[in-house]
Amino acid sequence: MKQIAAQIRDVSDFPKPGIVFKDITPLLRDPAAMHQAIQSMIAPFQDHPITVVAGIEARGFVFGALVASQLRVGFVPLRKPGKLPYQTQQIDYDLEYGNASLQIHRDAITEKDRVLIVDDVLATGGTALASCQLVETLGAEVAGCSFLLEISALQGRQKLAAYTLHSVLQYS
Ligand SMILES: O=P(O)(O)OC[C@H]1O[C@H](OP(=O)(O)OP(=O)(O)O)[C@H](O)[C@@H]1O
Ligand SMILES: Nc1ncnc2[nH]cnc12
Repeated sequence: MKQIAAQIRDVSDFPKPGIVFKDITPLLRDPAAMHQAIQSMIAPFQDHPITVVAGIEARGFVFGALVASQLRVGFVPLRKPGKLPYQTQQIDYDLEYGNASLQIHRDAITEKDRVLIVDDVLATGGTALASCQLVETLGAEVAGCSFLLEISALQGRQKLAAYTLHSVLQYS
């Protein structure tokens, strides 16, 4: 864990004053630490019957695609509006520093799927909750959510009490 944590840096006042941004780009540059990070993200879900991973734009794409590859399942992108070309389903939600929307292709997931939601950061939990609800509107079951890191003080975990959550690193 120390090797992973050493590659995440705090950047103050980004993207707005008062926010301490957890910058994961040094971790992406370190293959050994990334390997550890992905193994740690999938560890509790190894024996779950997951059929697909859904990753949240943009940083969740990097972690989600690697998690999907390790679990030998497919990957579905949850994207910001206007990026997906086919028929989409949309959900609107609040962020730590603003508000946002996510879209999914309507045919990307079916009611037979058990979905693992993957992202880099769990902060207020708004993004992850919206992602779970978006997947559920297509009839699928959320098997769990896996994050690289959790900012515990923002209490995202409470918002997601109905779901199985895992984070590799916890920050106050
Ligand atoms: O728990 P929450 O308060 O909802 O915040 C967590 C979300 O915020 C960040 O994404 P951001 O919207 O900054 O997008 P990015 O990955 O494109 O930088 C992060 O990657 C999560 O998706
Ligand atoms: N403080 C933070 N650092 C990085 N990503 C975030 N997403 C929401 N809050 C964040």
